[in-house]
Amino acid sequence: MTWQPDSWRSLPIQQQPHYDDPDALAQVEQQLSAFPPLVFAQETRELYRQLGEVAQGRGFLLQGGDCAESFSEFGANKIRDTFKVILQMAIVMTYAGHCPVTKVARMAGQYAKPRSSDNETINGVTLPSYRGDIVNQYDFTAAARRPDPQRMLDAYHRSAATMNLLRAFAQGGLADLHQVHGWNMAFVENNPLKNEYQALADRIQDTLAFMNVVGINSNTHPTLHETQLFTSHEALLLNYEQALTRVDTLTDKYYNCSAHMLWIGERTRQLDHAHIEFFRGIHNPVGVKVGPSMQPDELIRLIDALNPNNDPGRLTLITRMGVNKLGEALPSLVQAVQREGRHVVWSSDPMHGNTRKASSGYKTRNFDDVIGEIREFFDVHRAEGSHAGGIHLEMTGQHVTECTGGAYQISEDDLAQCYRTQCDPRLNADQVLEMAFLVADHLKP
Ligand SMILES: O=C[C@H](O)[C@H](O)COP(=O)(O)O
Ligand SMILES: C=C(OP(=O)(O)O)C(=O)O
Ligand SMILES: [Mn+2]
Repeated sequence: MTWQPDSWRSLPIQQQPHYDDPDALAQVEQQLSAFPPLVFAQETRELYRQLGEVAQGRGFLLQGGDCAESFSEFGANKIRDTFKVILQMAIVMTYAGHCPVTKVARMAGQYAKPRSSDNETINGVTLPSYRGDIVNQYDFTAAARRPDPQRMLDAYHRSAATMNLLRAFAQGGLADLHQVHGWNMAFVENNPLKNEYQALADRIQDTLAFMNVVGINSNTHPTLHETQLFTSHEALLLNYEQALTRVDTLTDKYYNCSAHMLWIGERTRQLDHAHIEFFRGIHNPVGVKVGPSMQPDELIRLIDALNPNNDPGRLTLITRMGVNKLGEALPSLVQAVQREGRHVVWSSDPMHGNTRKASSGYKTRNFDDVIGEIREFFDVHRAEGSHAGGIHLEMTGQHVTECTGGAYQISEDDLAQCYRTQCDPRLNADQVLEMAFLVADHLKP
């Protein structure tokens, strides 16, 4: 089948909303197709290059952000806090791993959600499930849950404003290496497990002091004053993604300009369905979630479909198996990829296989399960002689109480204090920094 931006439309597709007014939908798609791209293809190629290095064992990918960005919580502080914490993690990981860390935010477009069930029933009332703010509203009323195509325009504008602020933060001084390290020192100082993290923070401190003495600081080296942060989201709602897909005039190739990197979720990666078809024609680096049911031969066929030229950097496999399943499911997949000589980035999403319901009814994840899956991931790759290339987290820079555990020992009873997510539970600022310090041990060359 010849690929076109709309060739996915003739194939089966999962997890899409049902819009009751096709004309209104078409009109929105038309409008979006005329809007400026949110990213420039050249930037996307730089991310591709960096991921190529990761695939070949010379870098690490740090990807994270909300499960679902929210219109109602949209604002500068929230964007700033997540930006800061990603940078804080990256310094620790760069130092520990002696390798560059490519930073990719789940931000500026992470608005569409696949759901386990099409409907939700509360007190005998059944309504369509919430599918992310780009589709419908979280409130449990019939009007709010009706999919409204106009929300795609809202999502575009919010993504553009988020992108704008991220670029300003990255270039405008907020990312200064010394400042980011200062935040880490404050994190360690206040942490109940201070003794465990102090030594690493002190070593980074000494290195920065030494660099300063020999004349390497943000005044003499302006690059220490800036950073590069790429954007990503699950490209689930293909009407939106197609409308943002454009021919790059420098290369004459199609790029999805809604974000630098896009991924396909675990629920929509069927080989003969629409999402694989759409992804095969865009030239961005792409990811696919890989759950515990994936079989080695299926994985190779998926790689054939998405990366037929075996280009390092094109494809990131994001495993999300669960702490109790990864040890059994991952080795044969890694072995198949090695046997076939395929270049991929292996990244670990330790969140989606470890979701459970707390006795209070909240969806939660336990910090020890999350760190446990990451450790297993590193162990399997070490045993197979393969590069554990990245982590993919649901996280926020804010002080929410959605995941249990961590140094502050959030309990199931604490969850109600500040449970703000509209979909899955996120690690909070302290939990996620603790994770960076713990992962650091595994990154040592
Ligand atoms: O983010 C991932 C999925 O959308 C989420 O895990 C689905 O959650 P559900 O099981 O509540 O539908
Ligand atoms: C939907 C998600 O994950 P998965 O497809 O792995 O369930 C997600 O990353 O929010
Ligand atoms: Mn999620």
